[in-house]
Amino acid sequence: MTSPGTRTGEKADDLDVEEALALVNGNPGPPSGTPDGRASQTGASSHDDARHHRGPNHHGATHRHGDSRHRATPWPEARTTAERAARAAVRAARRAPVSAPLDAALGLTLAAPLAALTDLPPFDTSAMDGWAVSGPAPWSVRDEGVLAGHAAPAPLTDGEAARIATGARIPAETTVVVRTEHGRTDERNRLHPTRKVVHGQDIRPRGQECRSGDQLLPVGTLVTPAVLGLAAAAGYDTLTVVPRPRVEVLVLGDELLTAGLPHDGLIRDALGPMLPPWLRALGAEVRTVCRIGDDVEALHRAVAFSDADLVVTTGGTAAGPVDHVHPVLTRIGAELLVDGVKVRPGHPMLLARLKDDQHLVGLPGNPLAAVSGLLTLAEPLLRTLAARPAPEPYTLQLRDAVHGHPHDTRLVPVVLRGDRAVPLRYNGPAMLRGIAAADALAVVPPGGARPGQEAELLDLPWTTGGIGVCFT
Ligand SMILES: Nc1nc2c(c(=O)[nH]1)N[C@H]1C(S)=C(S)[C@@H](COP(=O)(O)OP(=O)(O)OC[C@H]3O[C@@H](n4cnc5c(N)ncnc54)[C@H](O)[C@@H]3O)O[C@H]1N2
Ligand code: MOO
Repeated sequence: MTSPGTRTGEKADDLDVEEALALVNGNPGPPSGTPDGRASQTGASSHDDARHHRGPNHHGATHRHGDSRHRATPWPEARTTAERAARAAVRAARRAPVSAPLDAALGLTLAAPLAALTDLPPFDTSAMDGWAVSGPAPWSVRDEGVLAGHAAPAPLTDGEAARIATGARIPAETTVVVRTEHGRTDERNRLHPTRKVVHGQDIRPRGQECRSGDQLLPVGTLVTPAVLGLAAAAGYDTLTVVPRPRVEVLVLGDELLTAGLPHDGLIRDALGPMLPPWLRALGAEVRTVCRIGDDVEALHRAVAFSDADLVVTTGGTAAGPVDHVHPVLTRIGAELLVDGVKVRPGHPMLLARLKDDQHLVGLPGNPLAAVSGLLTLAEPLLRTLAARPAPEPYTLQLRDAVHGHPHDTRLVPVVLRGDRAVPLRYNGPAMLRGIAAADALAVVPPGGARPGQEAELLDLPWTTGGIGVCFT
């Protein structure tokens, strides 16, 4: 049987935004396999290994560590798995599109085409400040001018001119608009052109840009500031959009301080402040950030009773005495879709399905490892739930050699200089100094990269979206 994410004769990855939206809208689109909404298997044996249910005997620390190396999913496949898991969740949940006021729609995806509600321009309008005139020159200038925002002016008669402002309605019988700088009036208040006059000049005819009902933008368009402007011009007060996936962040660790300087073995929580805006930039609505220390019961309650689309935990993914994420997932019967990824930093990251339409991403506690987990698992998942288009993959040459891991992919902070990516220092799993200065993360294949070698780059949302845009 074909699983939902893998369609016969077609790569599951080829599902596009429109199709994802069809799912959001409740239209299942082309036949998609199993009706139960379960996340698909990738077909790769390592992934098959990763998704088996962990029995209660498999969460002993020693045993788990031995296992997880074996089960670790290759980095590209982990991303695909996250995307497919989200597609299955969309199929299962059929989240209804919502109507959002324009000022709340930025960064969301259109769930209905944007069709013009009016002609644009809605009436014949002057493109310039000057005179509306009728017939051949000279013209006698009417006392009363025409300003923008006023009701229809009286029609012109042949040989008549009226002062007109840019954006004002064109009087009936106007043949051209003469710009202020292209006309002069004589002592009898007659207007003479100082340039050749071309019929229809500087008149924007009604419907020049669109007619009422014309499709301006398709389903799946990301709502940018320009889209908001167009929607307003076209008569919209609200937009029909895909709702943001709801996310809860659970920050684990008794050693974390929320203010002041580190002391007595305690350190500042770097992830509590970093993750919510980053998740928002990835399309999420962050409902809560909850610090629950190393209390396994509190973690169990928080995960078991969450109604978020995605629960993100930080820390507790490894095999230490207070690493509670695996045991809690086992206890609630979650299904591990990804249990460790062949990537550095961040290899203990995990993705679990809690319910058909609810997932958990476990980010490792080391801060750069958490960033790696965010971009590897949370980004494709949230992007798909939010029906955002996948970014076009791109590569740049690395200026310097990058030391590789023998078997795993590395994600290395880089700055972009001209057409090359410059790897940054301070890229250790516990360090944020490199990423805080970075434009992107370079994907360095197992074995490393030579100077001049092309590397895939993962943009950071603020370098492409602009800081004010991407966090709203
Ligand atoms: N025996 C092994 N130990 C570890 C392995 C391993 O393979 N075998 N993997 C290491 C790797 S790699 C990582 S990454 C970490 C992942 O650990 P956890 O996800 O269990 O995270 P914690 O143990 O809770 O914390 C690790 C580290 O990060 C600091 N931390 C945690 N939360 C925060 C936060 N919100 N802000 C700042 N720093 C945080 C925490 O204090 C620890 O220093 O496991 C390795 N161990
Ligand atoms: O995954 Mo860990 O990040 O190598 O420290």
